[in-house]
Amino acid sequence: MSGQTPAPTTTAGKIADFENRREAAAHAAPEKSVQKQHDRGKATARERIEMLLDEGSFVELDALARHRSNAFDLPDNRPYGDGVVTGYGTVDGRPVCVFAQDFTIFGGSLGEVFGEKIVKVMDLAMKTGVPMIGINDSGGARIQEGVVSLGLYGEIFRRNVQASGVIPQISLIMGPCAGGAVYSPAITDFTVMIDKTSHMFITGPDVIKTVTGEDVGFDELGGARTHNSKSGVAHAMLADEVEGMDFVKALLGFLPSNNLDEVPAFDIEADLAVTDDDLTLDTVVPDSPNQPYDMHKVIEAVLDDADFLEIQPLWAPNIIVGFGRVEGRSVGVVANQPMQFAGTLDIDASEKAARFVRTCDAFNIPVLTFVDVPGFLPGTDQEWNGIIRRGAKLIYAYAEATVPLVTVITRKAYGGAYDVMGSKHLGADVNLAWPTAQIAVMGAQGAVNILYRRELAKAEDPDSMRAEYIAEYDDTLANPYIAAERGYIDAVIKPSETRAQVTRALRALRSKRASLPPKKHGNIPL
Ligand SMILES: CC(=O)SCCNC(=O)CCNC(=O)[C@H](O)C(C)(C)COP(=O)(O)OP(=O)(O)OC[C@H]1O[C@@H](n2cnc3c(N)ncnc32)[C@H](O)[C@@H]1OP(=O)(O)O
Repeated sequence: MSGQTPAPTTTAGKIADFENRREAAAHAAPEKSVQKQHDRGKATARERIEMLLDEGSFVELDALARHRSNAFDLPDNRPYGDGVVTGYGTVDGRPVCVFAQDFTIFGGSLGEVFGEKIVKVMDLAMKTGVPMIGINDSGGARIQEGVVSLGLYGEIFRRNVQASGVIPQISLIMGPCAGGAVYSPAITDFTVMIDKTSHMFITGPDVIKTVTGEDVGFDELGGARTHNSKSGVAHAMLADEVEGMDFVKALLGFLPSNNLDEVPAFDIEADLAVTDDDLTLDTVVPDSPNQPYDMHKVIEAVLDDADFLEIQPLWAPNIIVGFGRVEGRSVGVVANQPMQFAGTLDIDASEKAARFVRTCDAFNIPVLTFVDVPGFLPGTDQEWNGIIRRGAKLIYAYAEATVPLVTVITRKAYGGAYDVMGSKHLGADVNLAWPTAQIAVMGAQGAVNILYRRELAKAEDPDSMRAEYIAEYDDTLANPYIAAERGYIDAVIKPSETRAQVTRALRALRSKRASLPPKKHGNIPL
């Protein structure tokens, strides 16, 4: 009887029927939609999950779920999976949960069952304490399912908020992500976009044209470059989907699985003898205080293998944030960048660094701060857009952080910005300064012009008088020693000793325990 289809009521028949269904679920999308997806340089949901997870590790959930909507023509089209693939697997051997919206089915639009599947896998990630990775590629709320779709978005947002600070949440934007749908990625810890193929916006180009008359294309409005350089919505822009997945894998390598878990660590002991790379730091600060240098050189000299995963490199580049390792353990780095706006703090830089410090604190990753800051950026634009309340976020973030905080002042630490940038006064544990540090209310030039305005106006040779006063100011105030006398700086160190001293400090702080006074939650200025 071989070759005949087994009767449906027999065990063999039931298994054959199941296999047919499973096959149908794996190929639920019309071939032409898959082709269209590929033609746009986009992979399908399943291909993306394969790219992200360790080979063979993916376990799918709800592959046979189907919508139950009677609206419009939906009853005639009930593909298995309902347009989203969900489940769990591993990345570099560590468990994660994942969903991937499938644009090839209903344009990846979110209906009731689609939303329920995402909610279910998010709940699993929370229960098991593993990172949640969402791959977004969707036309938004499924129009035919109306308010039910909106309800499910709300359920997802609430879970994003409750999971915030408990498990890492990472959003990959790999196609459209429009309207209210953008707010799930916005609440997650990291949003990664792909150049040219991903878009995020609240209202699209057509609506904008109708309402404001502005002409703007998809890419200019909400493409990867826009959100990585102008809005600060995204944290990374990658050239293609493979690079996007590689970025997420690298990022996961720095993060614990949840807020109670150990941060991943390689068991190595650093050799603290001064190396040639360390010695390069002795010449990195130029003699002239107005001359910039690249703070990346300092960061890379201190991190293991000079390996630095920069976050938001294109937005607010006057501050640098990102992850690296010191002696095999994750650290979050925050650093002023003298090459951009002289390293001043502005609204964007404050918000970028504040968010990053809070991310590190939530996940028990020590923060290593490098300071070269001449102050806040002056201007009506800054004042009227709220540098006061928005700059305050960075103070708040440092002051509430209970993770180990190590700060190195390389050059300028002027005015209020000195306090902000991980100072002892906000709660930093170990504060170091190079001999080139100038910890003062302001730079010598500005100070002398204010303090000696009258004398300079009357002087026969104001330039030489100014030079004398500047030298006096530098000797008495613009150095690290006044702060060191008071213990605001724990040690003045040679630049070439930085790696060794930072390593020792972080070793000592591994057992740090600190907690905030009990409260419902703080009230960070927003
Ligand atoms: C809370 C919120 O999310 S509010 C936002 C609601 N969503 C929207 O306003 C966006 C609506 N969709 C669109 O504007 C477009 O589909 C885009 C820009 C996302 C993508 O455009 P294209 O790449 O040209 O794809 P296209 O429009 O052909 O969509 C592919 C399929 O998905 C369907 N689709 C797309 N979005 C939706 C949606 N929101 N609801 C239901 N079906 C949708 C399309 O009807 C189309 O179906 P078909 O293949 O059977 O014709």
